[in-house]
Amino acid sequence: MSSPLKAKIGPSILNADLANLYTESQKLLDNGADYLHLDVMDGSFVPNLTFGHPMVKCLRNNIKTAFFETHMMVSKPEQWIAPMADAGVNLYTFHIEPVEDVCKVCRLVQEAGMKVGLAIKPGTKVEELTEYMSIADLVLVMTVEPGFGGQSFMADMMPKVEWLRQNYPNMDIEVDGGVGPKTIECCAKAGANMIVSGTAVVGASDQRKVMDEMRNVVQSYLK
Ligand SMILES: O=C(CO)[C@@H](O)[C@H](O)COP(=O)(O)O
Ligand SMILES: [Fe+2]
Repeated sequence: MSSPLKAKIGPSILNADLANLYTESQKLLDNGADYLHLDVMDGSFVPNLTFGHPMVKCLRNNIKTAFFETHMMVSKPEQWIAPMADAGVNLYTFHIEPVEDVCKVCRLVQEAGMKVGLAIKPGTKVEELTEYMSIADLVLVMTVEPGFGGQSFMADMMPKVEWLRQNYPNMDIEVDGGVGPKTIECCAKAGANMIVSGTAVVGASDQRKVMDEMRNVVQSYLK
């Protein structure tokens, strides 16, 4: 039987011109982005600050149908569930590291009408996700230290992706950080099917070509 999973490319707009967020986002969607990956940072969980639900809501008011993922790099993910649901977020991905009761937060996210993603930093063991796999809709393996776009891809995170794919063949597995045409094969081979890519896509002269190329590589590894 063929895999029920789909290869999807979700550009991160972190390094885009945020003064023109709508135009930049619409351009990515027009060029074939499967979803938008919105990096929310609180200056506490990570040493950087981006934007929150008011901006996501404004974007949603202008972009009605695209699938929005918020990557919540925040110390208190439970605090932003209701406002992000209200802002029209589809997938709420949060880091397990600062959270005491991960299952409870997952439940609250799903009760608010969003899908839930669980993210781990490079220093977190992948086995720590095990007890939450039955409740999660997606898992995100960070391939850079969260906080900034444009960093170098950490190939030594691939064993985590391999382990997840072997044990959870039908789970959506996302990678994020330093992913582009040069590193996509490595991610695809390990078993990732949801690909976040910032600098490599946003800065490309032909965004469609870059996203098509990466999607094709990922699709070729999905059995
Ligand atoms: O979450 C993060 C960084 O913390 C990412 O989403 C990056 O912002 C992706 O950008 P590139 O590494 O692809 O430039
Ligand atoms: Fe991200």
